[in-house]
Amino acid sequence: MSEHPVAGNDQRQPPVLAVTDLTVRYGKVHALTVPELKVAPGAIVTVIGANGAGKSTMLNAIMGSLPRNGRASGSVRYQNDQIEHWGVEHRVAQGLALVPEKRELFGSMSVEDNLLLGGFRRYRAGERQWRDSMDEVFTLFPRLKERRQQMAGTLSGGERQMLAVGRALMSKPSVLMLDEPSLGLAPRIVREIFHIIAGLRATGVATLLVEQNARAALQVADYGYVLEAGAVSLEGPAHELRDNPAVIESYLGLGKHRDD
Ligand SMILES: Nc1ncnc2c1ncn2[C@@H]1O[C@H](COP(=O)(O)OP(=O)(O)OP(=O)(O)O)[C@@H](O)[C@H]1O
Repeated sequence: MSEHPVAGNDQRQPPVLAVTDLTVRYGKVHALTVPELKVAPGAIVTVIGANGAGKSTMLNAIMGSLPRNGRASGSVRYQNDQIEHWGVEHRVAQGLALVPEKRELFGSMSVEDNLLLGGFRRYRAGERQWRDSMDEVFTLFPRLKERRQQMAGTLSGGERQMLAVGRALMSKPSVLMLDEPSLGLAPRIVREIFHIIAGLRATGVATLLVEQNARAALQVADYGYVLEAGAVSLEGPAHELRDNPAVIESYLGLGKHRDD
C-alpha cells in the first residue's frame, strides 16, 4: 500500500488516527479487511463504497461499537495510544465521536437537550467550557438555534442530521466519524450538509466520512479510500480519485447520486 500524504495533504504531520491490518468478522463470516487507513489532524478523509461494502463495520470497529457477534483484530492507533482494548465510553472521553447512520437522537427531547446530552460527559468531568460548545454548534447550524426548543422528533431529515452532528461536536472530538450523512436527504439538503462538513475543517476536527454519495464526498475530502466487498480496492488524494476512470465508471457515472 502506498504512503500517502496525511494532514489535509501534509505528509509531515503524524496521523491522529491510524488503522493497520484491521479485520472484522461476524461469527465465521469475514466482513472487512483494511490494511491501512490514516486520518491526519484537521483532514477530511472519506471511505466510499456501495451498500454492504463494510463502511459502517469499519466505523464501528474504530469506535469499539461493533454488534455482539462482531470481532475485530488489528491495530487502531489514536494520537499516541493503541486503543483496541478501550471501551466506547473511554474512546468518547478521549475525543472520538461517531454519528451513526440512524442518527439515534432522543425524539421526545428538545434540540437543546439533545445537545446538552452530547456535552454531558464534559459537564460530569467538571469542564467549565462545555456550554460554550453549544454556541459554536449554533454558529455552525443557525437552523438549530432557531429550533432550539423544538422536539427532535419533529425535525426534518436534514435538521436531524445537523442535530446529530451538533450533538457529536458537543463532546469536543478530535476525530469525528460520520456514517452516511447524506442518507435519505434531498439533493439541496445534501449540498447544505456537505458545505457544513467542509466548514468543519476550520474547527480543527479531523473527519472520517463514510459515504455512498461518492460525488459529494470526494468534493469535500482531502483523501479517499474505495471499499468494495470488505476490501480496500483503491486509495488516493480525493482529486485523483475523482478523475480515476474506475471510480467514474462505478461511482460517479451519469445518473449515479447526481446532486448537481
Ligand atoms: N451484525 C451483523 N451480523 C452479520 N453480518 C453483518 C452484521 N452487520 C453487518 N453485517 C454484514 O457485513 C457486511 C458489511 O456491512 P456494513 O453495514 O458494514 O456495510 P455498509 O457498507 O455500511 O453498508 P450500507 O451502506 O448498506 O450501510 C454486509 O455484508 C452485512 O450484511
